[in-house]
Amino acid sequence: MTQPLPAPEADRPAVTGKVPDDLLRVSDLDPPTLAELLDLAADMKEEPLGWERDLRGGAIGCVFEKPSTRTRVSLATAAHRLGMTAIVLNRQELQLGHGETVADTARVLSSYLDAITVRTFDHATVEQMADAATVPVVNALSNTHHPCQSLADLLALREHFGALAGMTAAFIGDGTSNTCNSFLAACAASGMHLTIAAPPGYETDMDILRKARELMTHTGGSVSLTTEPIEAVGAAQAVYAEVWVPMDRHHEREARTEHLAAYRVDDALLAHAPREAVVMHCLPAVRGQEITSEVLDGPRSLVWRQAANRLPTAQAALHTLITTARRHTT
Ligand SMILES: NC(=O)NCCC[C@H](N)C(=O)O
Repeated sequence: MTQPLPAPEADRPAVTGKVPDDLLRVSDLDPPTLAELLDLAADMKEEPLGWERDLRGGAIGCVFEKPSTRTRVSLATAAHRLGMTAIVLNRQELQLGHGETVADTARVLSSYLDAITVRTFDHATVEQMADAATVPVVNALSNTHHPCQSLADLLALREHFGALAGMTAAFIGDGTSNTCNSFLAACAASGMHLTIAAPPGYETDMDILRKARELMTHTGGSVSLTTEPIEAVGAAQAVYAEVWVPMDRHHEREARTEHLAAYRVDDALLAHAPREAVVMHCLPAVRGQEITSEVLDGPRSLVWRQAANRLPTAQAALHTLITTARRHTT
């Protein structure tokens, strides 16, 4: 039996808000545009195919200086579903790894590609890439920001709870992490109330906090800080566990494991959370360290949905950024 053809994009919803040139951090999206992007991602999740008319024949580059499972595969699959190809470029395979500047690389890649996605260490590298590129640059994770993850997190929360505004969440552990910084910005844009429980030395950057608080005065959200995980989860509808050792900090493994030992999300901690609380994690998880297997695989886990939502949110972000950029250049 032949399947009915999906509706052409002209009849489909699109993001009409203020679309940024690049997606380097969550705050590049103003709150209404972020909400529209989530709407589009929800549509793409329900009907993933039939969006390739505008971008068929295009290509994205995935410049990856760190390992990646979810981000690389979701971006590449999203590109494929939009009729594009994805070229994965590891640092050592590029002249970038042998002395060519980030700016020169960006300039040249822009003449072949419709978007450049970058996973790197210093956030300044993503900024340099975006400054020199003439196509959209998407931050596929830097040491300070992970916007692609936050889009998937918000979609998962919205699907589960229905609405984001007024929701309460707790982030447990490393308050300096890229995931924490971006989740904070996502909560700020969505009018959510976040408590970050981090040990001394792992506190969220004051400037990132200040910007989130500023936005929260408009969206109605709030952020508070504590060193006590039990206090943080007390009213939390979502409890976010974070890796103790990020992928570029293996040399700090021993110290981090010691400092963050009291920041494990397990059944004992969740006994202090509301009955409805769900558990989040960006993955990869170290089972038995920052989260137990019982929790990760248990009925409160939203983790697999977060991971699955990387695909439709990547699809929505790429489609929106690239089609907007093309409109601006024609
Ligand atoms: N979902 C992901 O993209 N996970 C990558 C690991 C994130 C973690 N915060 C890290 O930087 O190592």
